[in-house]
Amino acid sequence: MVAPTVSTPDAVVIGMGPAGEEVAGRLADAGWDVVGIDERLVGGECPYWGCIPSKIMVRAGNLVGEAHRVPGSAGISRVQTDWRPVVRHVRGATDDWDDKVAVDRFTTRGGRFLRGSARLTGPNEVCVAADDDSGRETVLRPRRALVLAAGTRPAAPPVPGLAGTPYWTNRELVEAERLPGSLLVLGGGAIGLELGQAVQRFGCQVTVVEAQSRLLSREEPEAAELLMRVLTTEGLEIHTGAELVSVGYDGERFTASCRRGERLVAERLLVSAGRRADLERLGASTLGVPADARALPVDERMRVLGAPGVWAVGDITGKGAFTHMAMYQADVAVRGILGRGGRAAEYHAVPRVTFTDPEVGAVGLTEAQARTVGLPVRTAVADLAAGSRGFVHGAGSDGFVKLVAAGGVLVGATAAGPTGGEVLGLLTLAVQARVPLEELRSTVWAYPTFHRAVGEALTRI
Ligand SMILES: Cc1cc2nc3c(=O)[nH]c(=O)nc-3n(C[C@H](O)[C@H](O)[C@H](O)COP(=O)(O)OP(=O)(O)OC[C@H]3O[C@@H](n4cnc5c(N)ncnc54)[C@H](O)[C@@H]3O)c2cc1C
Ligand SMILES: NC(=O)c1ccc[n+]([C@@H]2O[C@H](COP(=O)([O-])OP(=O)(O)OC[C@H]3O[C@@H](n4cnc5c(N)ncnc54)[C@H](O)[C@@H]3O)[C@@H](O)[C@H]2O)c1
Repeated sequence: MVAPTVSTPDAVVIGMGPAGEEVAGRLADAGWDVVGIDERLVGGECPYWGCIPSKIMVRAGNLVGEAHRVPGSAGISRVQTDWRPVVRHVRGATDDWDDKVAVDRFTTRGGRFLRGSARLTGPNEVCVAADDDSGRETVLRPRRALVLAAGTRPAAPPVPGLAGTPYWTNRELVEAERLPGSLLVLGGGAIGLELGQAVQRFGCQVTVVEAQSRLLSREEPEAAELLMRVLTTEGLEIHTGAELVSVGYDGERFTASCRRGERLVAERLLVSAGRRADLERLGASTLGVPADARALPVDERMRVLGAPGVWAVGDITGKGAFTHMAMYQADVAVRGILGRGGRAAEYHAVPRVTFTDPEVGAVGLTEAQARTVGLPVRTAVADLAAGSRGFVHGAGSDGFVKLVAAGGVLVGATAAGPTGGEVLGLLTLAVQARVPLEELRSTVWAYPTFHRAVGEALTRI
């Protein structure tokens, strides 16, 4: 057995996704001796299997969707789809899943990179197993900061039979060179709907199975109704409130049975049923984190509760699994670690965008969430298609703006539509800065824009 190498850098960062890479790079910029560790690729889920490749697919699907809107508005169109340019774009964007550029970006800032699987072996000790068969181990005892940014991985629900099948997660779908003829999507959340709609537009027959009574169950019910209508019109088969009781694979086809009796068959199965932090594998119990915790408990400065000298950032904190939250938290942590002060983390205006067509952008509380916390809620909805811009736009203008107000300010809002994610920008600012409703009502909204629906909704709230 080879004796482990022992090192005592200033800081150790476990996980080099958007959150960890930002923290490690900025501490290195500050002249610290930083070791960044990742068992996969520097950059994490977002650039290689998440945001970027999925949005490349969504963009390609949107081009196809838009081309189908030409008849009736601008003549005739004939679209012959081809998935190969999409595959090429994804491979180019990910450098064929090679992170050399990202590793160099970090090391040229002065950081040290270690590829391997890290595990906490004490309150301030990390053991890293090399990613080869050498059995080599490195023990790191950071002198000033330990940062946990190990993200999440796809969760497979405990459906009988599922574990034994060659199902796909977002990773296999993103890496696939060819689309299957049919795809069963388990989970009608962000991943399932974005990717499901994109591949359906390329001729893959998609069936979505969602356990909750509606799609995007954490967002407003109006968003679920809108997507249900648009996606089924595009040909997706959607089963909500569906409980799977078994999944099988015969070497060619997946078969899924629902308790209600539906029997669904497809060439491939995508599991997009949420993600989980693997705290046990990380050894989080050495920090006193309960075995059944789903996320690392942190304070408003991203310090892990009860673990002095340890910070956590990104998806692993359970505060919103989005790249923009990972970057936001990384900034709070870096300022704290370097003693630079500034504002602590706050979560009253977390924005999120589901990049379906129409996009569903939302910020802050939904109406149901606001009522649950006892706020005296007022709401208003304005339809996009009924407005001047919707009339001009014609096909593809489905959407709405919903405002949730309490105490004279907006506490939440949803902007769904062709540019829902962009309209969300002004709503995010209004919720973040607690702009008085009176101020918002006296704002002049440019004509004819989709965002004028915000002004219209404000007249009714
Ligand atoms: C299909 C898909 C689409 C998405 N689209 C969007 C989007 O449009 N917008 C958006 O904001 N967000 C999107 N997300 C979410 C976004 O990817 C994540 O929120 C973001 O990557 C989280 O960053 P992170 O640094 O916390 O974790 P990750 O990106 O998961 O990085 C964690 C890193 O830690 C490493 N690691 C884990 N455990 C260990 C260990 N024990 N030892 C060593 N290394 C370890 C992993 O290999 C990984 O590289 C999407 C996600 C998916 C899956
Ligand atoms: N545009 C974006 O920002 C974006 C895009 C993709 C992913 N993400 C992030 O990644 C996370 C993971 O995405 P996701 O879509 O896997 O998770 P999700 O939590 O958004 O949706 C998962 C869905 O699967 C359903 N589900 C769970 N178990 C099920 C079962 N046994 N049968 C049927 N349905 C079941 C859930 O009810 C839920 O609706 C998201 O929460 C989000 O934070 C963000």
